[in-house]
Amino acid sequence: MAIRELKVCLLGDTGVGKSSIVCRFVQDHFDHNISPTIGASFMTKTVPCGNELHKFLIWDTAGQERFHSLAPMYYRGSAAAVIVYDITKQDSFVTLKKWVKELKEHGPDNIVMAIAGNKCDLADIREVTFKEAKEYADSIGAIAVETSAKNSINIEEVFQGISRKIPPLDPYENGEIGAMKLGRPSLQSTNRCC
Ligand SMILES: Nc1nc2c(ncn2[C@@H]2O[C@H](COP(=O)(O)OP(=O)(O)OP(=O)(O)O)[C@@H](O)[C@H]2O)c(=O)[nH]1
Repeated sequence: MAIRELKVCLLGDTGVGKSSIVCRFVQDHFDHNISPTIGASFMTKTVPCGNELHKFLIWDTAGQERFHSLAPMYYRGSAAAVIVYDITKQDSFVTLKKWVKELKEHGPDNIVMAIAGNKCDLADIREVTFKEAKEYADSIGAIAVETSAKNSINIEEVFQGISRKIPPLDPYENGEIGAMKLGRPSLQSTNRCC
């Protein structure tokens, strides 16, 4: 089974739950007292996707404004970005739109974008409706999911959604049809990983 390494970055306001989402996805753990990220942190997780294994190389960026200038290092070469907002904070949705704009202007072509409305366990104090987020996501061709890192809701689904949007490797390029590769004119690989 072919293993593909897919660089994924998480972007969004401070406190929206980026590290908590990564922690839940990779370690199935939630920490109420998690500290704000300094710079960025890195984790990996490998999941099956059809005939492939997707090894996510996950860069969790710091949301504090003073770290904003570091972000290009992490979204550069990324196959996907998970842009997170807090459903109880309209401001964090405004910040999300700024990240999308920056990715469109300076991010990799064809980067897969997933919009995660985190803290959906706090729906009784929500400020952003799912309808608003979904309409925005549709307008930019992104996946839209509401998540709760705390209650483990839709965390796997964010990454499964990304996996589904990553085009499969060219079977000629990854050796699955090696015998036919010999007589085949060269094709560009569709692999968009880092
Ligand atoms: N209720 C609830 N709280 C959450 C959830 N996810 C994270 N939190 C809390 O929100 C706070 C911030 O979480 P972090 O994961 O550190 O947020 P972050 O986006 O990584 O923040 P920065 O590192 O500063 O960018 C912490 O107190 C978490 O416990 C969630 O799904 N529900």
